[in-house]
Amino acid sequence: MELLDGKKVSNQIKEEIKAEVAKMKERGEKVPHLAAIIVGSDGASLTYVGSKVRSCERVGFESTLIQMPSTTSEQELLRKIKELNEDDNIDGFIVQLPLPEQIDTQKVILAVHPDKDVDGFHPTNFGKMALDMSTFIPATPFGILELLERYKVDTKGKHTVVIGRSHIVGRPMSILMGRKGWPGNSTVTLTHSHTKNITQIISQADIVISALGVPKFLKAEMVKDDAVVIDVGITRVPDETKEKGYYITGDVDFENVSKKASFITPVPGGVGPMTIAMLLKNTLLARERHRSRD
Ligand SMILES: Nc1nc(=O)c2c([nH]1)NC[C@@H]1CN(c3ccc(C(=O)N[C@@H](CCC(=O)O)C(=O)O)cc3)C=[N+]21
Repeated sequence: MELLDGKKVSNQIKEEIKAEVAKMKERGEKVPHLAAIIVGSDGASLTYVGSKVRSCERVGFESTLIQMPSTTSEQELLRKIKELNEDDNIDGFIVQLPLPEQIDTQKVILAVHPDKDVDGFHPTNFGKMALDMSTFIPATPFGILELLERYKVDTKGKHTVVIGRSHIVGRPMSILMGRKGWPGNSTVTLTHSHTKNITQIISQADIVISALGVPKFLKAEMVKDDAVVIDVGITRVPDETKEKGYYITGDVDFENVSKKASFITPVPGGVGPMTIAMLLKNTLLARERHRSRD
């Protein structure tokens, strides 16, 4: 078994980005500027956004964190988005999900200008991704592709089973794994809550990508020998014996599945840190494109 070490690879990517930013500075160019909007004060969301901002500092990006109360109206949020769309100092921004229930997430995603949509959630960018056009690829799927590439995992002709059809992970992942090229050229099955015989389908997978959010859903008995296992699930389980009052667990029963897998991502330290690294990569790309438009 080889560990797909997202912590290590994400640090390498950050070092590469940092070197790129240093060159931009030497040339007297502006450095990338990422903004993040967070509505409300959900614990996990605050942690993620906090580590995005810290990562920006580490690579030499400018960053702006915009915190809005959980009572923010849809109109107020849309106004803020318009402001960021028009702010020439901001290269890219994200609106952290999930949003409070009074806000229509679809309207928010549509409001972000595609050129600044470093999450890659806007339909224009999602469509470009599906059509193999150059665009921002959503950070989590992008991070998974990057891991497969850096560890030289063969995906050609393999059966990839994706579990979960969310718009930010499962759906884009299923498209990306079936695209021409590498990583890609897989035969993809997208499974979800209405899939019949899901265990049978998973048992036929050469590559399993689980983005379900059910702790320890994937058991050793369910996977083929030497399968590649990607765990996207991150669940906080309350535990008073832990310093933070919780521990983090993935969709995969790592202890047992790792004995059978050829490659596997841990949680924490797998896909999560890669998501942040690829958001930075998209922001760097946003700056380069912004510069060429000026
Ligand atoms: N607009 C938007 N874009 C996102 O990309 C986005 C989002 N909303 N909402 C939530 C999800 C989730 N997400 C994670 C990022 C980093 C870790 C991460 O660094 N995880 C650490 C553990 C961190 C912890 O929970 O303490 C790890 O797996 O090792 C996890 C999850 C980005 N998301």
